[in-house]
Amino acid sequence: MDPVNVREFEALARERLDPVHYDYFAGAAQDEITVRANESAFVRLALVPRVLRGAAAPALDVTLLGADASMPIVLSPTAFHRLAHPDAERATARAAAAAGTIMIAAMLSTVAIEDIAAEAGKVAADPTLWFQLYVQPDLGFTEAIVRRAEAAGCRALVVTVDSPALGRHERNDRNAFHDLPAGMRCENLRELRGGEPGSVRQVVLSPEISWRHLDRLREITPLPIVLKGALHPLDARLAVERGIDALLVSNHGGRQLDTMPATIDQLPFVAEAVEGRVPLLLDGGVRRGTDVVKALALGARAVAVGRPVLWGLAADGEAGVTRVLEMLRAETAHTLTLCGCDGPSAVTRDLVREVRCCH
Ligand SMILES: Cc1cc2nc3c(=O)[nH]c(=O)nc-3n(C[C@H](O)[C@H](O)[C@H](O)COP(=O)(O)O)c2cc1C
Ligand SMILES: O=C(O)C(=O)c1ccccc1
Repeated sequence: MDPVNVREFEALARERLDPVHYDYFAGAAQDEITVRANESAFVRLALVPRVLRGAAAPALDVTLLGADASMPIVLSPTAFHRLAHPDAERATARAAAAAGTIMIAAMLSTVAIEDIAAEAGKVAADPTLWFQLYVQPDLGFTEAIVRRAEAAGCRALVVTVDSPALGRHERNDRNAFHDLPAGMRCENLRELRGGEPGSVRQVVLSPEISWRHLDRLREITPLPIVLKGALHPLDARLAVERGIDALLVSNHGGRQLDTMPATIDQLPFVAEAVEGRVPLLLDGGVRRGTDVVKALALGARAVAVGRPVLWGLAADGEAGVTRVLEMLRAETAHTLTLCGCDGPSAVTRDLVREVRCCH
């Protein structure tokens, strides 16, 4: 049976995936408290709609760092799409470009960034790709990969800062899953020195990465910089002071520090700290159009989705990703209509209220 919502896509993906790879995608750090919190926090927020506003049918498009997106939903960077489907990031890139939205391509992709960009270019005249970076202590490599992303046409750098060490995933430990299967590589890592070219083991997640590295990035590239994974309001403020262009409020889908707050619970604190000076995006647990509208109400310009895209990809390649994106688009439009809003910018803080109940 065809899935009718994102959760049913997860069930289908689970049937189709090697259980070890399903665990890699679904899993999170330690007790997996944060990954569960991301979804359950949305349940504790109620939407309080306005009525009789005579609103026009909603238009969903938004502008993000100068790029137009057809809806306030973009694709979070996720590693290793080839584990989900042989078409891998090529399929994801086509689906995102055809949907008119932004794909944040992961540095740890199993298709090279140049090939991802070429694929997106086949289905849209002007697709928007952003490139996610783990700053490497090998600054020569970091600069080289930034140049590759620029040359491939990426329009922003999304620098992930929640990973001074790799999160401990007990599912992966139990399954002894610590590397890509033979024949799959991280195609962007070919130039990284040390170890086998393209092996994920070459990637260094280092606690020594600091604001100085961000300053250096600022010097070497004209691309806008999005900070992904700063949750503390003091860091959000520092980011604005340092000239960061946008924040992606994220706890890495619960895969790094377990017991971080749900992103939707933390968003108001980050929004208060940045005072509207930079746009905010949010990811973590977005599974419904109602979740999208709640995030907009609490201060996000747009949301990003990680696992839902992987479920679509695993279930049915490009067509599956397309279905997932279109479901979320339709649900968001429907939710806006039911809230009396004619678009994302009409969503105000007062439409959301915290409730005690648990459904
Ligand atoms: C399988 C998987 C791989 C991921 N790989 C990366 C990555 O390489 N870089 C990164 O910044 N975030 C990565 N993330 C985190 C996502 O960008 C995103 O923050 C998270 O998945 C959002 O939560 P959601 O899955 O509930 O939508 C990954 C997440 C998953 C599930
Ligand atoms: O799985 C992840 O979430 C991720 O970001 C990652 C980080 C290092 C190696 C492989 C994946």
